[in-house]
Amino acid sequence: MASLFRIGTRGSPLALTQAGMVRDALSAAHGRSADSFEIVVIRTTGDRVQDRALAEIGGKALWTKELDRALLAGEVDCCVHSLKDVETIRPTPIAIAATLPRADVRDRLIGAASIEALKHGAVIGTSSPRRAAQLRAIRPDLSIIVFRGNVDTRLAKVAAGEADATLLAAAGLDRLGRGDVGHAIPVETMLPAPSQGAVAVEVRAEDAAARALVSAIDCATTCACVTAERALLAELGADCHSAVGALATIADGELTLRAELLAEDGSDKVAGEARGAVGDIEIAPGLARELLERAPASIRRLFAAE
Ligand SMILES: NCc1[nH]cc(CCC(=O)O)c1CC(=O)O
Repeated sequence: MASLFRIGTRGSPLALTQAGMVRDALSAAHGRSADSFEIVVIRTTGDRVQDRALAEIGGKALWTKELDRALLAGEVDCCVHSLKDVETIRPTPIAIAATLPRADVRDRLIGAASIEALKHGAVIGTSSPRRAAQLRAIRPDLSIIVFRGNVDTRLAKVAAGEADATLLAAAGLDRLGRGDVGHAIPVETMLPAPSQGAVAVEVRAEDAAARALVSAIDCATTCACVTAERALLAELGADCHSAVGALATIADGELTLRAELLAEDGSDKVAGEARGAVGDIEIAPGLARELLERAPASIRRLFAAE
């Protein structure tokens, strides 16, 4: 395949960085020059609407819809996404062909050295139901305000005093060269969003050539972990309103999946974990059902599966 390979992406600085990572990985894997790949920026509804919480205005499809359309129309050969922003159930003609090696999965707190160090009643800017609920489970005195916009916008809002602190994914900060910003929160304190830190490349399912080209850069370990985390979400019937943390890790050939569901205000929480062989597809839905069974009504009512 000697022709130009077009890589679709959103236009935010983080999205462009991630698309560049995919281009560099493809060019290295196939010994092709970087200019045999073209990065094509596609504007999404999510990029235009910056002032309301994602959950309020239509959910994750705001980011994917226009990229899906461009992919299916043949305007691009693949699309690069932060996997945590991609809906659990994808249109059948679209397939994930690769996930890059996962970055730091943790959240970082910007504005204080730790959650305990936040002053009483501190105002935290976030639009993530998970981060809001996890914070309030630990510190019910905190108030949460809606924060959107790209990483730099959010950092600028904290610097300007619009909030005392915010939380951002370490992966995004690191990729933007802001590894020095904020303090990492241990996953034992804040379980990350399912797929946090993972970049995925989607292709048209029927495009065998694109699939073969892109699959060369797939990280099998990352793929196994995010597949389990996304299978948990699918079984839960979770959407972007649900406060769900999930993290799969692999050690000695065994996969451990940890997950937690929280009430919106953090007043209730149910957590658990499951272990099994890598590729055992029953672990994740099994854990999802167990958590829903154990969950109080305040949590269970937030999930479509019930
Ligand atoms: N929802 C926005 C989003 N999507 C992916 C990342 C960071 C990169 C990643 O998690 O892979 C971010 C920013 C953030 O949550 O701080």
